[in-house]
Amino acid sequence: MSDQPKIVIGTRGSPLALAQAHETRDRLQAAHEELRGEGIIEIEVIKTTGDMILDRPLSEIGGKGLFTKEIDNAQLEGRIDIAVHSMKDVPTWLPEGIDLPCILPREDVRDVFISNKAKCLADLPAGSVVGSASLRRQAQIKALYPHLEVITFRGNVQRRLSKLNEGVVDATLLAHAGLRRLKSEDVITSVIEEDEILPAVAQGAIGISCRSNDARMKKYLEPLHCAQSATRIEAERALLRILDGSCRTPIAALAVLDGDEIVLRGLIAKPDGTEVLTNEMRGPISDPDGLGTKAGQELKDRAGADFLAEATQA
Ligand SMILES: NCc1[nH]cc(CCC(=O)O)c1CC(=O)O
Repeated sequence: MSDQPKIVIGTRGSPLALAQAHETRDRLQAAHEELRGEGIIEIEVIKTTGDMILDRPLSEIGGKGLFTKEIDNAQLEGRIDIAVHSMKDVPTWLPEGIDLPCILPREDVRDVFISNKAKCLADLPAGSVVGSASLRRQAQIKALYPHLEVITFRGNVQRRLSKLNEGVVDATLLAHAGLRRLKSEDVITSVIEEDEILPAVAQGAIGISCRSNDARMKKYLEPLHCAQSATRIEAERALLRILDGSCRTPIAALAVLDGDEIVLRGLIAKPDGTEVLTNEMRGPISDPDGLGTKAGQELKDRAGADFLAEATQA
């Protein structure tokens, strides 16, 4: 028996969330010999509001934080020590008392196209139905392919694939990262390049949170942290923070590193895809927050209050 105190990892119960929690446990054990014993790291499943409501668009239920609030509370109350999050689903403002000291190396950021009817979005015949729950994907698809019909479509990967096979929709889009982590890449019809559909802020990134005062966990998480991934996500999240007045505005952003610079692309759209604004800015890797803030502000100024207000009502 070891006298090592346990570490409890909190996670949502979806297959993707569990895969990410297991990956985190494996990485902790690879980095720290003393965590390798049986039962030292436990995984605790927590049901969130977002997991319980499957029949409505997330934006209608109240948007951001739906997948994190119950987990944050478990963490603050000490029922779990760390929580593993898809950074895409984490609100830009963290609750008091919780830090996100660790970003794992980022997976592929792109969306993928899945269909039995065509090889890519461009090949779908007019009137085809594309199912997606994401306002970002919906707006970009409508903007590029106004002849397609886009419907709201939620549920975990397995559920979506069965709707596709039942013919409820002709095609759907998912994140490549999630499918890779689920080892379900065989369902992919084609990968969508980021210059066709710009990914969500922080797509493909996993973040690990702990209590702000938990020095022990911060020490354990240190070797798992990927500074490059964190810099990219910080720029994207700063852009989102500026534009996030409404969770109903389709927003996309992608930062890449180019030597000692960050190149940040941003996009906002009206939900019906009739207007899309994009920008691209560069800044030093030392200040991702400054770059994201500037880029977000530039989009916001260009859009004007009307654009963002209209987006809220659509
Ligand atoms: N919003 C749900 C969600 N949150 C994270 C992922 C996928 C993995 C990732 O982007 O890290 C998904 C599913 C999807 O969009 O296909």
